[in-house]
Amino acid sequence: MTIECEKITTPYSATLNRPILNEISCKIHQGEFVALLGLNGAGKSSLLKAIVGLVPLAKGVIKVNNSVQNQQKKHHPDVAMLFQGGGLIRQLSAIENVLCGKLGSLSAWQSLWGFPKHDRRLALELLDRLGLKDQAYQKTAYLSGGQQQRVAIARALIQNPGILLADEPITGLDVLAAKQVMETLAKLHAEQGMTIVVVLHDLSLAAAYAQRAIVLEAGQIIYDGISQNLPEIMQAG
Ligand SMILES: Nc1ncnc2c1ncn2[C@@H]1O[C@H](COP(=O)(O)OP(=O)(O)OP(=O)(O)O)[C@@H](O)[C@H]1O
Repeated sequence: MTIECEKITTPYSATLNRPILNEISCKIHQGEFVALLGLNGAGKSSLLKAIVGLVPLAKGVIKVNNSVQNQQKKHHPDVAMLFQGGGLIRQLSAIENVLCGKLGSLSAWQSLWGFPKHDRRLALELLDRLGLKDQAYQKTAYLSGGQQQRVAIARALIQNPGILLADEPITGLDVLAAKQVMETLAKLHAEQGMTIVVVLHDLSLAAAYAQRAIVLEAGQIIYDGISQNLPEIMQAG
């Protein structure tokens, strides 16, 4: 489960006077836990979206498990993305939201009959693993921010991905909920060897959970290396 970005460059943006992503090259290896950092507008979300084929490239190549990503292709089944804000359907229960992660794999006929029993069982198991068994049938609108984020993680996990891309999964959460979400990601990494790339704004959290940090500035990588001592490295600048 590797991700390779070779000199990827998005089309020129007249508003920014430059491409949003500008000659980004990096290789993320199987089982790595990588924190993606940078100021607002640096290009972090755009990079994750490019990896799942949601942002067109003017130049460069992205390969997931050696297969070239492009916008025409259906997104790679090994990669799941957690979008900023979670993107849950608030009127639906936690389990229904998790099952939504399976919609892409059902045929039109299957979707008319509802989700198969084994998918419902799997969704419940995932919620249980993430500490949300008691909330499975509650509307997500009534869950706390941290619980909602964990439902979003369960929805990504039901696709059984090898790579999880998480865009700011703890933004807006209190310290305790943020820690729970980060611990959940750390557990997936440690127990399942999942490759995780997570956008964070907190250098010390990045240092605590990720082994590697990639820092973007104005669409370019300005640091790619160990995440320990990141606050000091960034200060030394
Ligand atoms: N579809 C788009 N069209 C035009 N400009 C865009 C588009 N998407 C993003 N941008 C611009 O590209 C730049 C990078 O955006 P991006 O969301 O990738 O940054 P980010 O590092 O994730 O920021 P944040 O930390 O605020 O989420 C920003 O200046 C943004 O305004």
